[in-house]
Amino acid sequence: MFLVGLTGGIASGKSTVSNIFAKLGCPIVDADKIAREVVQPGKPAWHLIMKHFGRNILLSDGTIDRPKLGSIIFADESKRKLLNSCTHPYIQREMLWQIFKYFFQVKFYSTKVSQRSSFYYSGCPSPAGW
Ligand SMILES: CC(C)(COP(=O)(O)OP(=O)(O)OC[C@H]1O[C@@H](n2cnc3c(N)ncnc32)[C@H](O)[C@@H]1O)[C@@H](O)C(=O)NCCC(=O)NCCS
Ligand SMILES: Nc1ncnc2c1ncn2[C@@H]1O[C@H](COP(=O)(O)OP(=O)(O)OP(=O)(O)O)[C@@H](O)[C@H]1O
Repeated sequence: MFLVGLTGGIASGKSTVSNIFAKLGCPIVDADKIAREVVQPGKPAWHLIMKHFGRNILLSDGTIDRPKLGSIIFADESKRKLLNSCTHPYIQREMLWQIFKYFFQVKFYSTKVSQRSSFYYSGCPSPAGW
């Protein structure tokens, strides 16, 4: 199994390339998608962001005002690093978990395929009917 990292600046084509991989049947671990999930109201990263950036970056429903937070962190490297320290441990944990799950799914599938081949070449019928 290959693990391919896809990184790049804003609007560099990450989504375009990952859509091509997805169409080829590759599982995608999407850090931007996970980053949206870990900052939902009440989650640990949301509390940390509140602590460091204050409630004025919240919308009335408690979700993060993304354009507002983006205007703060993309204009100030130290603020971007501060936001990273709030979110990245949770993003990395979820990414590792998804990679782990895909790794075992692929391993399981490969094992089934090789069992089928060996049954075929030895002329034995497969007990599972593959
Ligand atoms: C700052 C936030 C609120 C801006 O949200 P918004 O919806 O306006 O933009 P979006 O998430 O689509 O990001 C726009 C582009 O900036 C990149 N980007 C986002 N955060 C960061 C960051 N901390 N450092 C470098 N690039 C970033 C994204 O990969 C994307 O290419 C949001 O990006 C965020 O919560 N960022 C922190 C989490 C993070 O680091 N995400 C990057 C993937 S791990
Ligand atoms: N090779 C390319 N040549 C020309 N345009 C491209 C190319 N790849 C992507 N684009 C276009 O550039 C724009 C940004 O691409 P895309 O959304 O894939 O970038 P991204 O890195 O995922 O963006 P974001 O930083 O917003 O997450 C899109 O309009 C896309 O169609």
